[in-house]
Amino acid sequence: MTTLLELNHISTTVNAGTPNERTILKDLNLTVEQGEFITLLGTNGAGKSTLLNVINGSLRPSHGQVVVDQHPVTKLPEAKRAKYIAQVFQDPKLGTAPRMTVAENLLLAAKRGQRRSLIPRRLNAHLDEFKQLTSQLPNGLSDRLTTAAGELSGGQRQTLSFLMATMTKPQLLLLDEHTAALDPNTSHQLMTLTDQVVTQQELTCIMITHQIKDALKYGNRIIILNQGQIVLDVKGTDRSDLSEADLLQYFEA
Ligand SMILES: Nc1ncnc2c1ncn2[C@@H]1O[C@H](COP(=O)(O)OP(=O)(O)OP(=O)(O)O)[C@@H](O)[C@H]1O
Repeated sequence: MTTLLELNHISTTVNAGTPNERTILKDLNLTVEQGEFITLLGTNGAGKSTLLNVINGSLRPSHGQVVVDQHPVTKLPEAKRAKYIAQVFQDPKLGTAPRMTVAENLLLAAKRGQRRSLIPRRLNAHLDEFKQLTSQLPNGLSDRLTTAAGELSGGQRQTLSFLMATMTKPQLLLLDEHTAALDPNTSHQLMTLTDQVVTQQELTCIMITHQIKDALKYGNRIIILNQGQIVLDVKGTDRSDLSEADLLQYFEA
């Protein structure tokens, strides 16, 4: 087993020194091995998104260290961590450029880290490849390659965000309730696609969900966060033995 992510003694305090000072994550430690697909549960306000923000670099922890693939990244800004980490958010509007077409968005994602001036000339060369890439996907995305991303339905746009996040095989994929804003059918389709991609490409993934059924059905490790601390962390046979009732106990008042 190779360790991909280490969080060592992470604490995050917001509004420090004011009457609204509040510690969200409290001396949190977590080690994630390569290929783990973690489903992350917890009540509203438990600190799940804050945890992903500390990992993706949009929030600097007050204490502690973040290590990705043996690189200490605690002080590395979000843009530089994009080399290792991709994220899909709950809001379909995040993660895609609304005025660019689907194909242009895909090209941007495919060329992550390269000079943007190279992009327009090469777009046509990639159209067939993008058609093929999207042909198996739900929501008819392959017929919308020349449509501006801002004109897509929420489900199409979220499928595009997911594809953009995964097409260059990130070392770590973060999913923050990425199917929560979609209708039940579209949400199920994107969840099925997520499971296929993460499993087949053996991606390391942390997925926040409020759906206990999904937390049990997908992934190979379950973590529950409560008031900024990990209160359950199970994998292997212990995880297989868990029932919905076992997990629900953590949500009782
Ligand atoms: N920058 C901030 N300033 C002040 N409070 C914050 C900040 N960021 C988060 N919080 C608070 O910290 C707590 C944890 O927020 P977070 O979004 O991480 O929770 P969550 O577990 O993702 O919740 P949800 O399930 O509702 O999305 C919440 O009470 C939130 O209001």
